[in-house]
Amino acid sequence: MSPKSENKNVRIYGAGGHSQVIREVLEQNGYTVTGIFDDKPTQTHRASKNVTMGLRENIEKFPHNGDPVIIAIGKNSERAEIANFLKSKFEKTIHHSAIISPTSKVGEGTVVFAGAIIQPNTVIGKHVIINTGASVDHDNVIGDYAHVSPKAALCGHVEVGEGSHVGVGAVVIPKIKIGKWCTIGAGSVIIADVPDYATVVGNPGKIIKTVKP
Ligand SMILES: CC(=O)SCCNC(=O)CCNC(=O)[C@H](O)C(C)(C)COP(=O)(O)OP(=O)(O)OC[C@H]1O[C@@H](n2cnc3c(N)ncnc32)[C@H](O)[C@@H]1OP(=O)(O)O
Repeated sequence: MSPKSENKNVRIYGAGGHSQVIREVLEQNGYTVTGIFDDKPTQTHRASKNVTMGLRENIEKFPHNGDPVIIAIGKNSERAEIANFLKSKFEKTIHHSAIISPTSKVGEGTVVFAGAIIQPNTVIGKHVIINTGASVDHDNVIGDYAHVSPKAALCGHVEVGEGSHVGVGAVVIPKIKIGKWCTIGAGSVIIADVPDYATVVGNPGKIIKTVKP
């Protein structure tokens, strides 16, 4: 699948490390970045220079109309908060090396990075991150604001709830249901369903805490 799109403008909300990856994918796909916003630009990261204050606390002043936006914030809860604040249109972007089945769907605001694979009949929600080299197999359902980290592997018929973070290199066996706003630790092996808000680590994965926001 080629996501190439010519002569389109886009704005980015977020100006850190994740933002620079998104910017590269957008530019490779032929987009022009017309603005970068951040609530607290650090000015220390190179992606954090020459940005406009995001004004998340002043909804009236933000230029909601105009070019569509991609939210480039890695923290799932913050990405959700900004998505609810913005009245703008959202763009999605897919690296040219990602492989996405034509029978799968990718929601608005979602980013799919280099080398990721999304197999048939999978539904990816809004403002999701499918990170570098992640493998999301057939018949998965990935909720809004989730993040599947680099090299994580989700087998067939896996569900990942809204806002959940699957850590780098984690493995999830078939038909597992991960609840909402969960954290799956780096390298964990998930062989049982995970309840909402749980943090699970290890092989086999064990719950170490449950934090309801
Ligand atoms: C491009 C990018 O960078 S994408 C970013 C992707 N990011 C990630 O994948 C990060 C994933 N995060 C982790 O794995 C973290 O360790 C978390 C979120 C699971 C836990 O973090 P915290 O809540 O701060 O827990 P903390 O570090 O205090 O550890 C608690 C216990 O769990 C253990 N633990 C933490 N993470 C793991 C892990 N991944 N696997 C096994 N055990 C772990 C710790 O050793 C500790 O054990 P102890 O109590 O016996 O000493």
